[in-house]
Amino acid sequence: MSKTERRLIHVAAAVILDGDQRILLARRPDDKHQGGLWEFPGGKVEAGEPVRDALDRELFEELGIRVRSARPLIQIPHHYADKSVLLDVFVVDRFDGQAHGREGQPVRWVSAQQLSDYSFPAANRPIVAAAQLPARMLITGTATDAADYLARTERALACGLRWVMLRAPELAEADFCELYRQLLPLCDAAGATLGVNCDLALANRLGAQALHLNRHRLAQLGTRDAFKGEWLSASCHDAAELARAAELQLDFVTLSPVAHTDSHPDTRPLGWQGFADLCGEATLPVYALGGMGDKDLDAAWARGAQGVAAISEWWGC
Ligand SMILES: Nc1nc2c([nH]c(=O)n2[C@H]2C[C@H](O)[C@@H](COP(=O)(O)OP(=O)(O)OP(=O)(O)O)O2)c(=O)[nH]1
Ligand SMILES: [Mg+2]
Repeated sequence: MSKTERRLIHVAAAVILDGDQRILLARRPDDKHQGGLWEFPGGKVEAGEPVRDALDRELFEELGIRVRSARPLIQIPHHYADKSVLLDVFVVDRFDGQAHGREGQPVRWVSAQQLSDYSFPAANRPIVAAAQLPARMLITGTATDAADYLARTERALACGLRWVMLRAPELAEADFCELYRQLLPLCDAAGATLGVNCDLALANRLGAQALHLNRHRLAQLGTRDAFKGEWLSASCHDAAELARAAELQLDFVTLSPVAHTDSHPDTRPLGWQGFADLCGEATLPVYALGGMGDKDLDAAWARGAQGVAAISEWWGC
């Protein structure tokens, strides 16, 4: 039997958050599969058991906590040499009890940033990215001048946005660079990440932390190492582009258009069903894009999305 034909072992796991947005990690016992590595607590779903029940049961058995609120984060199928798993990961943001290693396993609360310092099983790469990424992503729209760009970005940061993707194809390169330099301290002060949507060479020259590729730049990219920053993502519209993004080990993608949007009036929307079908096959965090806003977050999560990305919703808020 080939690896991909093997039965997937369904596993429920949790990114558990405390009031300070720290995340709970546990260390797998040395004698277990993937032993000695750190994990998001959880375990195998039993035959006939709903996955949410399995999550609640495992977190009580392993940590002694009772889940009060959970939402889907990401689903990752992964084929190890010796077994295949489907990691069904939830965010648990409210629970009762004091989490402790009931099976003698070391546990630790860490910040989202500190996750990068820990060794996880190979399947966890996109899960770690999902745990570090926000649910809402702002893509900048048009503005009358630099001052207007700054004012609109400041308002979005005040609305709680923590990821700003600077997209300004109408600007000359020198103006784009100047705007990036002016936006950076604003975003830093708010603890937000500032990314750019531009060509690779320019992003590297700017020392950008995050680069978002359009479909043409995704098609041209040879290797993700060509980008010197930390986060590399792309705009996808179909299964082939999603596969390409996964192959290049990008950190996340946007998938669009989900709904009708004035910025692309002639493109046929995927609809939620089309989005869910494509997202279900993806092995990296996916943002729903196109006519999206805060009101769509629950619908996006229910269909496997990381969250929503938008211009209009927060560019005038
Ligand atoms: N819980 C968890 N499992 C993970 C992660 N990453 C990863 O590859 N796995 C794999 C390791 C295991 O093959 C499987 C989870 O099984 P498990 O050993 O936790 O199962 P369990 O809690 O039911 O334990 P047991 O009854 O089999 O002893 O998923 C992760 O982040 N969390
Ligand atoms: Mg377990």
